[in-house]
Amino acid sequence: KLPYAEPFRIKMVEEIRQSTREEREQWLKEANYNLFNLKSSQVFIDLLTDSGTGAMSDRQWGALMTGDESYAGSRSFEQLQNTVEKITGFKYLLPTHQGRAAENVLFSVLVKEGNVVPGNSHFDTTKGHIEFRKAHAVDCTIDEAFDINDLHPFKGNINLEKLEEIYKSHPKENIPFCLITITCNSSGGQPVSLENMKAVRELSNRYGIPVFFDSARFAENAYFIKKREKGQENRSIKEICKEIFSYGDGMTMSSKKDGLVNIGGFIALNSEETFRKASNFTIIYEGFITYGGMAGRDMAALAVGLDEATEFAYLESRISQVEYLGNKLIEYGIPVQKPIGGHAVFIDSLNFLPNVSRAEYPAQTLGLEIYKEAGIRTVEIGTLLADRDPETRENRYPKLELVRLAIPRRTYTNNHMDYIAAGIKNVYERRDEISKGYKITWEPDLLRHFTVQLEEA
Ligand SMILES: CC1=C(O)/C(=C\N=C(/C)C(=O)O)C(COP(=O)(O)O)=CN1
Repeated sequence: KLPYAEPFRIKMVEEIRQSTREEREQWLKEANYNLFNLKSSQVFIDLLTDSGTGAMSDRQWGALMTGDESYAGSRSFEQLQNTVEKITGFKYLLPTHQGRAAENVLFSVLVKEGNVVPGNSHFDTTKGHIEFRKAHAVDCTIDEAFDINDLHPFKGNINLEKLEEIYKSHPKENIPFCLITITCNSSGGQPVSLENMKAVRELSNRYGIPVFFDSARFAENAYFIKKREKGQENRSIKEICKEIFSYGDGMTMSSKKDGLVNIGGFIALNSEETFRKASNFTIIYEGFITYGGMAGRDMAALAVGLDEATEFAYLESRISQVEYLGNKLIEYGIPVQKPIGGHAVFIDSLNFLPNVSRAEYPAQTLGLEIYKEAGIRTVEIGTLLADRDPETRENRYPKLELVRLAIPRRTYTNNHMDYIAAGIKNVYERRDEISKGYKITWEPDLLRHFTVQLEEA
């Protein structure tokens, strides 16, 4: 048996440059200690997000050259529509400029004030588009998801008792749909099992509630099903994807993840009535229904990307690289969420920096230390992101205070992974010296983590 190796070779490279620790300390000061304010030239390895940051293939670049920019009836739209139907089985397609735009269009049709939308852990923009409509996102994820050492193979699963409790305590008119996020980004890039999806579908059918997928990382979820769920090991990724979507009435998609493109999103569904209503909002918010805020060339590249992303060899190399980094950090004794997620490694900063008080944002403190040490940009998934309680305006301290290392697709080599692990190990070895965190000097009312300004406590 031979080890896996990338099913591609590199034909183009983009220079990245190192800097000095002094430069980085100065740049952080200028950035008000908010990593979103750094320029890309100030970052050596960028793990801020896997969203839209991956590499396209030569076939995708080729498709860009043949994009059909017709305002209506574009050939590129048809190519995309055929590919989406082949992979998901959904008949109707509405392109949008990215995932949150798909949420905006679909939720404009389905989500009303006072509604309840249960599911596993909703992503921030998804929750934002629900709460913006004065509805409530209810997290019904299994409890194991919040224990970073629990090795449950499908921590994205929905707790059926919690879900049925919601179905029993609200009239079905008040529950527009149940939303299954695959993989579940907010709980660590964890997958949902086919068995759980099937059970959610059957329970939802009993109560007459539709089921939708937030499908940003659906191909990675299919890979985990193939690798971890009994009876699935001999099925192709595409077969597993078809079964996944057979349990839903429709999907939203951020193509910037498992679409392998730098911009784009879409809605796909089976209900002609919902499609007609969503078409109106697409025209208002995104563009005519055969381009929806995407250029024809981007739809052409996306059609190729979806095909490439649902191939086992690509997924094996992508997810094995994330596991490689995660296992190296575990080897160094660094507390990370297990099992390792599909698109990112999540560091438990409460265990990493026990001397930093929660009021001084330990995850942000760790992210800043990693950048100072090695020029690596990460993102805080903790108190800053959790924001303040709308009534009391007090900080909401989440169970997990994480630093996410999101790995872009087909972008870095395992030498970069070794470098990342070594940089974090250096910080870990001097963790006892880190006892001061940061305090906020300015913050906006909404989604503060993007623009918050901090200073050393
Ligand atoms: C599960 C999920 C996401 O992870 C997501 C965006 N995620 C980002 C930007 C991330 O850094 O994880 C979005 C929004 O997609 P968008 O960034 O608007 O294309 C929807 N669902």
